[in-house]
Amino acid sequence: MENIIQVKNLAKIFGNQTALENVNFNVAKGETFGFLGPSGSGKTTTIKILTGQLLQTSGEAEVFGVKNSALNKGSYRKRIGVLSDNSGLYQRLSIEDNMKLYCELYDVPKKRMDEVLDLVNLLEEKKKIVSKLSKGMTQRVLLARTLLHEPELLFLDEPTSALDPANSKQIHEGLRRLNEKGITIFLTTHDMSEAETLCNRVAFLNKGKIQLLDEPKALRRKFADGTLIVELKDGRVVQVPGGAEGADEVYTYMSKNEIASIHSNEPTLGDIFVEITGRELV
Ligand SMILES: Nc1ncnc2c1ncn2[C@@H]1O[C@H](COP(=O)(O)OP(=O)(O)OP(=O)(O)O)[C@@H](O)[C@H]1O
Repeated sequence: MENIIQVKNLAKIFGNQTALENVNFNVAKGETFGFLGPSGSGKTTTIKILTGQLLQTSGEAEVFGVKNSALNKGSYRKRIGVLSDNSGLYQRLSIEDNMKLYCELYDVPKKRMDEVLDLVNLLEEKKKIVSKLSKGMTQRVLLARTLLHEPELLFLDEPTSALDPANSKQIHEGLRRLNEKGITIFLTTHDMSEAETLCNRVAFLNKGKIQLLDEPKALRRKFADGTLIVELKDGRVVQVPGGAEGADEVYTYMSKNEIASIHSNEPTLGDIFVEITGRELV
């Protein structure tokens, strides 16, 4: 699988503050890669380095096989979209008029506007004035703007951090559709359920270092305690040991046709993060 991002021994030091230390990872083409960590762990610094806005102190970062220091050339910039929290939308204009302005700025045909508004479910709302939009809608306009020039690689810095669950869900649906179209997504978040629903792989970042990197499912299995959760038809939930020890108990429930569901007792990504780092993801 072709790697779109390759990072080797990356470090960033601001004055006497180490923001990133010995960071290593690759992101494959078409992957949604989650970079998870609490505030101050180095997520935004990583995005800035990978998009050529900031240079590392040491180590290597390549995007599309090109060193990050060379990414400012127009041909590479066009292949990248970055969604961060600096809005840049004209508050008194409609969604449509904002998008038209950006079409001109990016030299993109105006018909592309309707395609991206449709992708984020805003086509019907395009006459609305930006200052009257909810936070979730504004975030979707920003995502649409990021997509105008058809980037192959998207960097999303906490795309749903200020949103309620319903609005987050709409953004998630939009991101899934983008990923189905083959767009590679690098996503930072401190929302573990977001990572779990969207990401093929996640890296846990703590104090500038990657502590774990794997598929969410593999991490949950790895950290499972080996017990089983049996949900019974009468609503009771019992935890039984795995292996031969629990087999008799499970057999008893089964023979009486009492079992509604049975699954391994796996921790959430949030539980694993706390176990590994000793801190919550806030
Ligand atoms: N320009 C800068 N000058 C000095 N220190 C900085 C600078 N930018 C970031 N830092 C420091 O580097 C560390 C990592 O910051 P960064 O913004 O990458 O974290 P983050 O994980 O994105 O946090 P958040 O979730 O709050 O956005 C922090 O300790 C921060 O104070």
